Amino acid sequence: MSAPSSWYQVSCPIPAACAETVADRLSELSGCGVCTDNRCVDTFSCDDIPEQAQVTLTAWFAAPCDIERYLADIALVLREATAACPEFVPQAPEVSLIGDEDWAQSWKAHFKPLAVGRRLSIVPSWEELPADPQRQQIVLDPGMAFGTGGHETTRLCLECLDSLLPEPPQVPILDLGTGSGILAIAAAKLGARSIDAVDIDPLAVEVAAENCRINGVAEQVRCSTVPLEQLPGGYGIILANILAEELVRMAPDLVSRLIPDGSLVLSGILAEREQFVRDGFAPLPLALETVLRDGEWRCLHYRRLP
Ligand SMILES: C[S@@+](CC[C@H](N)C(=O)[O-])C[C@H]1O[C@@H](n2cnc3c(N)ncnc32)[C@H](O)[C@@H]1O
Repeated sequence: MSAPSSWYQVSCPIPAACAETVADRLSELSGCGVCTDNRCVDTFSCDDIPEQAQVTLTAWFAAPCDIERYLADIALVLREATAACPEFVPQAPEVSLIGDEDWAQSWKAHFKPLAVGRRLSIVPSWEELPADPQRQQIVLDPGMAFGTGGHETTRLCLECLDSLLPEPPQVPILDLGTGSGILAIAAAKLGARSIDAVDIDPLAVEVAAENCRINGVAEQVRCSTVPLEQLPGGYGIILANILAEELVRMAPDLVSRLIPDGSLVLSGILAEREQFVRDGFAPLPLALETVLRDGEWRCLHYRRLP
């Protein structure tokens, strides 16, 4: 069966208190997925996600279908929700028909070629950029994985990496939380010969592996879901653009995998979480070399003491 090329998008406001139950019911009806929005999740700190009294649930239904029948079922689900949330007055959902080309085009419109640091350019796989002898091109299709280079946290890592690799390093590099593979690919393009690119998300690992292949660096980069605790260590550079809480949780494991004088680059840190991360790494044998800043984001570069 071929994949649908258009969907009905149905959105309805719901009290947060009954959102989970209603989302489960919509999910059963839709079969295509449900999303809870209204919450600011473009952040690396759970503390920043504001609690809200009301959220918007959006469900998708593959077209063509009997959308009127689905809307009647949804009305029933919403009426049932008033039993648990008596103050809730159900409203008619908003319905729109969207095509897959709308999806693709709308986010592709935001991903444009980008120069980063002194020696790198990031180029979407559907664009062409004339070759620049000063810059290595990273060709990317991030798919569903994080990492177009557009986010400050990625750019700060790339800039730091650029400054750390004036010459090709002799020791391996670890890209922990590789997402689209962007940092691992950059390291390879800047001359690194051995890079472990790992992610807990198997889909991200697939995307990263494909991006490595497109960029001709598949031989240098090993993409996997191997957890940090099982990696052998001996890294000259570790790059980790992950949540502040997760960085602190992994601090001892990260540092034990660095060689003496090796560099630890921590990104994904909101300014207000910088001290939390610094406190978490303070007991470990590290010297803080640089704090890179971009807007509300911070990237910490530590060096491992002997
Ligand atoms: C913010 S993205 C960074 C992607 C890319 N490295 C970049 O800089 O743009 C964080 C990635 O880390 C992964 N991740 C989160 N916790 C992890 C962990 N404990 N070990 C490995 N990967 C993890 C997520 O699945 C996600 O792909």
